[in-house]
Amino acid sequence: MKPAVGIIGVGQMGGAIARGLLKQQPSPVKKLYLSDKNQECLKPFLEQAEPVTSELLVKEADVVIVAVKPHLVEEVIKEIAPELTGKILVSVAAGVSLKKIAGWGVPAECEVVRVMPNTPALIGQGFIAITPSKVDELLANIFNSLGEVVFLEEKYFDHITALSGSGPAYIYLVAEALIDGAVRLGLPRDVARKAVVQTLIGAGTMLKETQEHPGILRDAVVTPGGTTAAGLYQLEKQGIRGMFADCLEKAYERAKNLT
Ligand SMILES: NC(=O)C1=CN([C@@H]2O[C@H](COP(=O)(O)OP(=O)(O)OC[C@H]3O[C@@H](n4cnc5c(N)ncnc54)[C@H](O)[C@@H]3O)[C@@H](O)[C@H]2O)C=CC1
Ligand SMILES: O=C(O)[C@@H]1CCC=N1
Repeated sequence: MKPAVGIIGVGQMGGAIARGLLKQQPSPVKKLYLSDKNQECLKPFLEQAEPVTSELLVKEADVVIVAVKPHLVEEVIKEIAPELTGKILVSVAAGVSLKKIAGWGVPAECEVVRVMPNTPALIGQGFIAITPSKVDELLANIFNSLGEVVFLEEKYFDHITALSGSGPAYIYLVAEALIDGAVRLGLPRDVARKAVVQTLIGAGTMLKETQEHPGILRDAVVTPGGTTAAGLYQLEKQGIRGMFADCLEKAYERAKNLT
């Protein structure tokens, strides 16, 4: 039996989950309920999902996904907690621990899980970490339709938030920098964009399909004394590995101190 799913907070992430679920055929959910304080966020979904108040959503949904900003999660969960008996509560918020949520009046007969998705869930290409619970199979059925699912202990959630939760933003920045760099050399912008997008997709797909170490795949591109070696030398000299290590450390620390 497919579950009815409700999403409270249909912004960037809640909206991406909603779109991802609605795109999937056959649908992994019996019905999708959406609630947002900002009615504008619900407009794009009016034909395919039911916009409701959070109160009604919690009554109707088997799985309640809370996708509001981390500092608002407490207020939302305290409000819906009395109605959560027998339900599954999913929080996608960065930095909000299961221990904190347990202190907000959630009944013992409610299964609470954390999920860390990313925005490519919108097109079924997300990476979705889920804390293990009694409802792994049910949640895998829902979230598999949004991308690759891993079950991950909560102690790693700040790590995965910094890596894959935030990750699309790092990649978009790299893409923009490559496009702008190529335009600076004189390449038309539309060609530069196409080349960068397909190079990212190609390299990512090679990593996934070959299962090779990135260094092996990189070596295949690097002709001794050639162009790639000249380019990579600049990146290494300017500390690209350290930069990404620092980037992840800062994002991880931020996840720890977010609320
Ligand atoms: N944006 C991203 O790429 C990712 C975000 N997350 C998490 O998802 C959560 C949401 O983040 P975003 O979607 O980026 O924020 P957002 O600001 O785009 O969306 C939040 C939505 O919640 C609505 N909202 C606020 N209070 C509400 C209430 N009381 N009842 C109903 N709706 C309410 C807002 O109107 C807004 O549409 C955060 O906790 C964040 O940590 C997790 C992974 C990735
Ligand atoms: O930037 C943030 O805090 C959220 C969590 C992961 C992606 N966006």
